[in-house]
Amino acid sequence: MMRVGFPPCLPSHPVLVGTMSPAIALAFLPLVVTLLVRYRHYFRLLVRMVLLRSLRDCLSGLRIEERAFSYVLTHALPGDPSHILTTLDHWSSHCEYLGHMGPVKGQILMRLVEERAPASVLELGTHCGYSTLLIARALPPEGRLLTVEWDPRMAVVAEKLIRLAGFDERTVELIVSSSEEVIPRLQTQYLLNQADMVLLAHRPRCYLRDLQLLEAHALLPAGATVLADHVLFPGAPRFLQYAKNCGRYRCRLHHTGLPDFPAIKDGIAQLTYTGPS
Ligand SMILES: C[S@@+](CC[C@H](N)C(=O)[O-])C[C@H]1O[C@@H](n2cnc3c(N)ncnc32)[C@H](O)[C@@H]1O
Repeated sequence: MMRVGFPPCLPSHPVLVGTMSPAIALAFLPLVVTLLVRYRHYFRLLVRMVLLRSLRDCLSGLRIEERAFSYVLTHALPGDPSHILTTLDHWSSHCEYLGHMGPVKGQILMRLVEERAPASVLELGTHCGYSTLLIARALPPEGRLLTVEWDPRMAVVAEKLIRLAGFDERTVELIVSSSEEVIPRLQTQYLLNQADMVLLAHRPRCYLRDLQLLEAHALLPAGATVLADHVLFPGAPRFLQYAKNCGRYRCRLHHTGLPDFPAIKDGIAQLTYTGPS
């Protein structure tokens, strides 16, 4: 004889389950509310930087950097890097969050470039060219900037932005490659003997590897300045630990927040290379 019963995976007491779920949910409510309040800035960042961006990418068939460049083309003054930078800042604050360096960190970067007056600068991680314009604008006469971007589609936008701002290839050269491939070829292929200043802005988790590559290829003269963005958010703990403990750098941290999210703490590390120990 066949016995009919509940399959083991189905609840045998549906009424009990129906009354338990809201009770459990209610018990978790204070925790969920606390988390939402505490991490609200991170949720907003996630929504603006990931969810809304992906939706707009799908709808427009363009990337955010390409949409930003279209806006710059129609709203900024060609040949005026400052106006192009403020146009990008405005677009990022009022239209779509670009995730660029932004004006507060930008001020720190520009001040350091003006103070150090480096003859040669290497930037890793061009993105759409925002920090590239900041550096190029503050370079001394005859100064040279090499900027490296591994994403070819991003590099097309950056190249157009750099040229729109009025910088020629002698002043700003964009290299489309990954940092780890290009660093060993800088001296031979790009005739960059040494870099007086380096901006690490590509991937915090690659900072340590690339700093050690620069050291290994003798690309840093004594006194060179190495700047590293996003060392606190998302963070580069191994890089910071190495810079502080290896005995070859004097370190300083500039505390800032993210553009439009000042409550999310971040920082730019400033290292001064004291030479091989
Ligand atoms: C956070 S964005 C840089 C921000 C930018 N400098 C600005 O103007 O604010 C990082 C960029 O680095 C690029 N990138 C990441 N890893 C890289 C690597 N190993 N070599 C070269 N570019 C890299 C990414 O494609 C991205 O465009």
